[in-house]
Amino acid sequence: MAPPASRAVLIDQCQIQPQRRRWREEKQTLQKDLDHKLFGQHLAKKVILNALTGFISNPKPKKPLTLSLHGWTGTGKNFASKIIAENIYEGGLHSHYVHLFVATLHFPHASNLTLYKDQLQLWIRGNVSACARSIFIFDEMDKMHAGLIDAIKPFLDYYDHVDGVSYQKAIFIFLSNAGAERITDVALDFWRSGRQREEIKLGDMEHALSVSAFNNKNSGFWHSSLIDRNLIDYFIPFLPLEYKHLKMCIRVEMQARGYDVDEDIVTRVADEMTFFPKEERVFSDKGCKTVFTKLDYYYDD
Ligand SMILES: Nc1ncnc2c1ncn2[C@@H]1O[C@H](COP(=O)(O)OP(=O)(O)OP(=O)(O)O)[C@@H](O)[C@H]1O
Repeated sequence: MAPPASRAVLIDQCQIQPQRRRWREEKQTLQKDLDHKLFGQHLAKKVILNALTGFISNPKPKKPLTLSLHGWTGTGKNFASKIIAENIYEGGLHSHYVHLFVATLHFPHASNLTLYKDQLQLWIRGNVSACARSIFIFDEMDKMHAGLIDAIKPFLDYYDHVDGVSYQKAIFIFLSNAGAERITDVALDFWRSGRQREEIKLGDMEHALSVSAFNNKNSGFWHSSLIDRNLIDYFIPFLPLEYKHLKMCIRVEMQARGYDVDEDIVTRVADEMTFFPKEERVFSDKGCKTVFTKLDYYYDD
């Protein structure tokens, strides 16, 4: 991992506390982005918007904002964190102040745990020293060694300072498939009882989610002190996507490539995707993933 960029560059553009008016505008942009770009995730949209706007407009937060996004593959967890990053910093995920870690890429060998812990703590400390409102995104948390997750804990707790650095304005976003089964069970229950997915409330999910992530032996969160110390502010469920959402993803991709939307191709690509459970075939096995490569087949120019 490269060392944090020089102090002078980071401080100049770092958004310690955006002006109130500026943030009101940014809140509207964030809401518009979430409403127009993120499909089928009414709970995630609401929680992300309220959590972020509340946190950023608070001049004295007691602790960093910690969001844990859970759900099936291809449902928009990475996509949502990209939207968040783009609404806080120019350049989004490429900004100096946004740091993305992928467990299997950055921390692949359990035998190097001590080295990873030292590096990660140094990296977080260095970047927050340079910019208090740094954003750290951890993808594949369910594959992250529990010891490494606990190494992050001091930064997430209710401390004014840790070794002279305050982490209270930082934002930590954890992405994980842990709890996806539980989320799907709830979504399927609603579907089977003829209720709209938009009727699902956070209360139907959150406790079960934290418990299932905490108790899932395969999850990096398993018995992690992040959960039992209540250091995670929001567990945000991403619901499995349906056929209609895939079509929305395909249309967006067609437009992104400069093509007119051809509903015949939209239907053909969506029909190539596989769905579960076997009987009802309600939810996409891969979410919106792979629809883009399938589209290549129809546009071979
Ligand atoms: N809910 C959604 N609304 C709009 N586009 C979506 C949605 N979910 C996925 N996509 C599209 O599919 C791409 C891949 O999704 P993304 O990487 O966010 O999935 P994920 O939930 O992070 O999956 P994984 O758990 O496998 O990492 C996104 O970049 C986006 O283009």
